[in-house]
Amino acid sequence: MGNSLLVTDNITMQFGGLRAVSDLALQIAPRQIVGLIGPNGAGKTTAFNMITGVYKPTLGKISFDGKDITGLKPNQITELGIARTFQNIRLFSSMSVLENVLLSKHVRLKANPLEAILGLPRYSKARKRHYEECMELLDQVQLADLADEKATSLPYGKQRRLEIARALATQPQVILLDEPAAGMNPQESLELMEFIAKIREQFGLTVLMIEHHMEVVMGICEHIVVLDHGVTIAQGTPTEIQNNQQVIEAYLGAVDEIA
Ligand SMILES: Nc1ncnc2c1ncn2[C@@H]1O[C@H](COP(=O)(O)OP(=O)(O)OP(=O)(O)O)[C@@H](O)[C@H]1O
Repeated sequence: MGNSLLVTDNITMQFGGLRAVSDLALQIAPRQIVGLIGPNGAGKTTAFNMITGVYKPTLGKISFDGKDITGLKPNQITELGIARTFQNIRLFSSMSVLENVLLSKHVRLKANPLEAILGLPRYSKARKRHYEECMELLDQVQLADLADEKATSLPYGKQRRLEIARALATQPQVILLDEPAAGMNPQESLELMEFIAKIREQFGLTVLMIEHHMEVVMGICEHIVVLDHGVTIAQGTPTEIQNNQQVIEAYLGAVDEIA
């Protein structure tokens, strides 16, 4: 636990009579890629919602970089360095690719409102720097040539990449990806895996991802956590998970589905 960047210390989320997540204990090391899997309704998104401050856990504690972040607001958690993407792409449809990234980057714009209203030089300078940083980010994720295109006119795979770029614009240490390969064909999934591996290196990121595509999870995650009805039924390496009888029975159904 000493070397962990993100720790959930037995977090539980109770919705009325439903215990959506029970005693989830994650210990994620810096730069690790961890997969959170399980059947529909297992509690994966609820876990993300607790980590990102959408819900306060009913029980348990969340620490990030040694600090207790339990119960902080989503914007405070983003500012501390945890970003996320969503299951359904949430881009601003009327805005360009660049504008979508600029909007996320705003979290890091250090200027007081008066400077902004008056358009004082310090604010203009900060805005210019932000513009340059966003263009550089788009270049790093190979979307720079599409900067002025309408975000929603991009092919699906690139919209997903833009979503990740928006999360990266907040300069996170940890990124939570909610089903990044949803709706992708095998070729797009492969490219996504390469992309995630690349940004982990480039940005020194720690990644926690929910994913149903087993080839993506098994191909990229170093550690996998399996939830079923809110309960953690297994944790381990891809090989350990693939060979875990309880996982096979509860979730995967048949061994050849994950081969
Ligand atoms: N705000 C809420 N109020 C009440 N119940 C909720 C709420 N959010 C989630 N749930 C319930 O908690 C359980 C876990 O849901 P959750 O969305 O976390 O599962 P999941 O593993 O992400 O599923 P999926 O793979 O389908 O996205 C479900 O039974 C869901 O209906």
